[in-house]
Amino acid sequence: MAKKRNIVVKIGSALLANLELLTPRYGFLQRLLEDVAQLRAEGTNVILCSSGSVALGLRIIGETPESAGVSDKQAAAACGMPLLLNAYKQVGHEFGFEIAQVLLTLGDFEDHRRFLNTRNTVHRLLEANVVPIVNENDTITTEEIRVGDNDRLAAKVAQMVGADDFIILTGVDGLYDRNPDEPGAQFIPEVDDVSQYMDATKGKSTLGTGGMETKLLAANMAQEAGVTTWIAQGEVDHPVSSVLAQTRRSTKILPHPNPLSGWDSWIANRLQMAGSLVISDTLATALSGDRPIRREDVISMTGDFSRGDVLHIYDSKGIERARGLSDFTSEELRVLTSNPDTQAEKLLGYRTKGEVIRSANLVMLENRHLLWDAPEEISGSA
Ligand SMILES: Nc1ncnc2c1ncn2[C@@H]1O[C@H](COP(=O)(O)OP(=O)(O)O)[C@@H](O)[C@H]1O
Ligand SMILES: N[C@@H](CCC(=O)OP(=O)(O)O)C(=O)O
Repeated sequence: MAKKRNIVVKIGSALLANLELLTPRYGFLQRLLEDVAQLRAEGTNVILCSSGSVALGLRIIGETPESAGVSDKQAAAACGMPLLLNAYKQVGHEFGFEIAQVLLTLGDFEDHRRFLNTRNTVHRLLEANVVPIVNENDTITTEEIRVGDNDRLAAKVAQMVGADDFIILTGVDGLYDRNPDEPGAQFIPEVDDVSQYMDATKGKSTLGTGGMETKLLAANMAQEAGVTTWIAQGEVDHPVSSVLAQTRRSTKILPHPNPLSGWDSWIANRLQMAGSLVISDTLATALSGDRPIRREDVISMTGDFSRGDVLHIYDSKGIERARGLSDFTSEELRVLTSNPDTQAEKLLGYRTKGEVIRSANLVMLENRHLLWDAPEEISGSA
């Protein structure tokens, strides 16, 4: 049987919540879910990643988008989530389908066991013909364990399910070369290298969280996983299918021609950094996915990491070259690198080849991958 087309649709807060009343915008939901029903009838799996819980809960806790602080937003999310899902449920039933709530946090993507478990659940929902509605579990997430915006959360979902298309519906019709409120802003119909536009994306709407910046970061993750991203205005009839049919204006962000495998994509497309290594420039130049990083290659390291955490690999100038999964804890690696002449087995008490990152767990960063700035200890010492 042919594989069904999978699409992930991300919906921004301003489309779901009325800015003045902070109530659900049923007219928008009706247009969206009518379109979703049609796409489903044509054989497409649709996963929605919906914002709106904070905006819809603000009134209940007596706050406004302008006045709310972090704990207000966490409380507002708890109040708004049932309203948001109830609105989806009601309208979904009008169009003959069931919806399900999937609340995630950063660890559900970054911990591989939890990643697989979440993916299984989403696939099971699709198998049961239910539309998953994903959002971040804002109420319980603190700064260290949150994704922080639904653009990147949705990109992680797109990567997780191997989506064909990732559609970001928002209040503007796509990417401009500067904030569209500025005079002379030019529309960008197609993007290959998102790094060219990162400086042009400051500012966001009153209800929005990440603005265009997080949309481009999200699109970059999708590119690496071979997913096409579309950024489009949501306020139209058939908001999703008209983008896919290209019958209206939107910004298309092209997938990488050689996308990473699922495993490599999980390693490379991180949101959190466990630690980093600096390797010699000679090795950095020769580094390829076929060669492991050994203890003797490590010049310095930062961070407290565990076995299985992903590390960022920098050269001595602080340029990120690769990412890889560590076979040692930071404590073990410190012992190994400070005693280079003593056998690893003697130092650690178990047999090991001394490979810090095995070649199968090392991903070279392609030219168009957005790089991470080196931590100060590295960039400062270069
Ligand atoms: N270069 C740009 N192109 C388009 N929009 C931009 C750009 N820079 C900033 N923006 C702002 O980003 C907003 C979309 O982000 P945001 O408000 O967070 O939406 P959402 O709530 O849908 O995630 C636009 O309404 C616009 O004001
Ligand atoms: N998780 C939050 C939304 C966070 C977010 O990214 O908002 P937006 O920029 O409007 O997509 C909520 O449900 O309100």
